[in-house]
Amino acid sequence: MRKIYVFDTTLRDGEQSPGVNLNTREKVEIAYQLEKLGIDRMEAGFPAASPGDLASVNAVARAVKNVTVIGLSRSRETDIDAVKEALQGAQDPCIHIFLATSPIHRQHKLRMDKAQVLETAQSAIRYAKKYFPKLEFSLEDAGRTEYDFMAEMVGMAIREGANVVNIPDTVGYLNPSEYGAIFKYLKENVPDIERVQLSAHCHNDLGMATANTLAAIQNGADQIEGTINGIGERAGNTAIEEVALALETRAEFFGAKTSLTLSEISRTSRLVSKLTGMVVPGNKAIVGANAFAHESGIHQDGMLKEKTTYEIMTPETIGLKESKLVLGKHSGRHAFRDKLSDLGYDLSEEELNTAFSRFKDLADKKKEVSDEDILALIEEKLIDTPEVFRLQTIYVTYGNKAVPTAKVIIDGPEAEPIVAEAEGNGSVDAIYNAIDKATGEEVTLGDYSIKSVSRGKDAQGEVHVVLSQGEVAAQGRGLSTDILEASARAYIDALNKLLEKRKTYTKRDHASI
Ligand SMILES: CC(=O)SCCNC(=O)CCNC(=O)[C@H](O)C(C)(C)COP(=O)(O)OP(=O)(O)OC[C@H]1O[C@@H](n2cnc3c(N)ncnc32)[C@H](O)[C@@H]1OP(=O)(O)O
Ligand SMILES: CC(C)C(=O)C(=O)O
Ligand SMILES: [Mg+2]
Repeated sequence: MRKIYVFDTTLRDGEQSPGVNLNTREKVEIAYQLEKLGIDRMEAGFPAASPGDLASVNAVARAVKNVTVIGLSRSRETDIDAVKEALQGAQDPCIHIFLATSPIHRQHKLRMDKAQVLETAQSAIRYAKKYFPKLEFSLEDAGRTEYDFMAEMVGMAIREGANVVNIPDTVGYLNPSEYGAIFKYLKENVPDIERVQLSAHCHNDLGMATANTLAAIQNGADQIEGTINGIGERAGNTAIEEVALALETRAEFFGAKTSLTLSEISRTSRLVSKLTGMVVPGNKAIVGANAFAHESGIHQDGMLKEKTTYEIMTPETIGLKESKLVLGKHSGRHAFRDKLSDLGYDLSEEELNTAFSRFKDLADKKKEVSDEDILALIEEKLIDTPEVFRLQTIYVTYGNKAVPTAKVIIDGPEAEPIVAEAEGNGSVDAIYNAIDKATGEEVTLGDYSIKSVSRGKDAQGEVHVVLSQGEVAAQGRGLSTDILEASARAYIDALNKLLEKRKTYTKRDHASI
C-alpha cells in the first residue's frame, strides 16, 4: 500500500476562511490535536503576515514534536527571514515558498513575465535553502498555467533543492481528469522528477476538491494538502477527512493510504469547528451530524438487520460510538420497536400498534421524536383506564381584547359525538368549561401544571391536572405539541380516571388520588 503524506493547512489556509481568527492558544490546542491525528506535516501560519501570526507559528513550532512544522512565505527575503524566526525551536522545520505561475496572475497580479517569475522563485529558493534543509515550493494557480512553463518551474525547483513541489488548483477550477493529467504530465516530462515529492492542493469552488485530490493520487501525487472540515479561503480546501476515508474505504481501488489515526477524526473536527466558529453542516461527508444517522423506515430496517446495507464505513472508524437511528415521520415499526426495547419496554403486538400510530401522529407534528417524547407517549398509554370520553377536536378563539371561547367535539358513551361551546377567563378555562358542558360532569380543578418534555420550539408540552368530585380525586396527564390540546387531553384523562374511581369508591379510599 503506497503511503500518502498528509500536509495539514488548517492553521494557515483554513484560517484564511473569512471571519476566522485563531489566537496563539487556540492554534496550539488545534496543533496538539492534529499531532494526535497523526498528520505528517503542519502548516502553522504565514509569519510575515503579522507579529501575532509569527508568534503563533513559533508557539506551535515549540509545542509539537512528532510533526514537521511549516511556515508559508512569498518569494521574498523578508518573508523567508520571518519564517526563519518563527520556526526557531521546531524539531523538524520546513519552509513553504510560493509564487504564482499562471498567465492571469503573472500579468495582472505580479506584473512579471515568465523569465521574471522563474528568476524570482529561483533566487528565493536559493536564499531559503541556506537556512532550511526542508523546503516546499508551490506554483500558485498551477491549474491555469501552461504545461510547458509548469514543467520548467518544477524542473528549476528540483535543481535548486526543493523537497516537495506543490501543484495547487488555487481557484478550484479544474475537474478530476484535468487535474490528474497534470501529475501524469509532470511525472513523464520533468527530468529527475523522482527526486521530489509531488503534492496536491485543491480548493472547493466547484465542489470538486476531494475528487481532484483523489485524481492526483491516482496519477502519482505523494502528498495531499487540505484542512479539517474543509475550511479555507472562499469555498474552502480539500477536507482531509474525506480523502483519508475515501482511501481507507476504497483501499482496493486506490492502493494508497494515509497514516492518520482515523479514530481521532471526529474529535479533531469538533475542536476545529468549536475554535474557528465554523459550524459543520449536518450533511457534511464523514463529520456531519447526519453522516451516520438514518431516519427512514426502510433504511432503519436494513440497518437493524445488517449495517452494511446502508453504511459503507463504520462510525467507530472515525471515533464515534455508534450510528443513530433517528425517529421521525419516515420511520417504521422495526426501528420503533428497537427504540422501545432500548428504553426498557417490551410491548405486545397490539400495544405496539397502538403506540406506533400515536408515535406517527406525533412525528407528523415534530421534526424529530426524542427518547423523552417516546417515554411520555408510552407511559401515558400504559396506564390503562377505560376511556368514557375521548377528545376528538378542539377549536379555540383567543384575542387579548376578546373573551376566549372554545368548542370541543368529544366521543362519549353514545354513538354520536358531543359538541359543546363555552367561554372562559382564558383559553384553558374556556376549554375546560366546554368539556364540562359536553360531559355533563361537575368537577373541580384542583391543580394544573405544564412542562416541556423535550427541547426546541416544537417540543411536546405535558400538562398535569388534578380533578375532584366530592371526595373522589384523580390526576390526569396530557401530551401534545400544542399546550391547549395537551390541557384538554389532561382534563379528559383525569375525568375518565375519576369516573372509574367513582365506581369503586368507598370511605376507605377517602381523598386518595
Ligand atoms: C493562494 C494563497 O492562499 S496565498 C496566501 C494568501 N494569504 C495571505 O495573503 C495572508 C497573509 N497576507 C498578508 O498579511 C499580507 O498580504 C502581507 C503582509 C503578506 C503583504 O501585505 P502588503 O505588503 O500590504 O501587500 P498586499 O497584500 O497588499 O499585496 C501583496 C503584494 O505581494 C506580491 N506577491 C503576491 N504573491 C507573491 C509571492 N508569492 N511572492 C512575492 N510577491 C508576491 C503582490 O504582487 C503584491 O506586491 P506589490 O505590493 O508589489 O503590488
Ligand atoms: C499558498 C498556496 C499553496 C495556496 O494556498 C494555493 O495556491 O491555494
Ligand atoms: Mg490554498
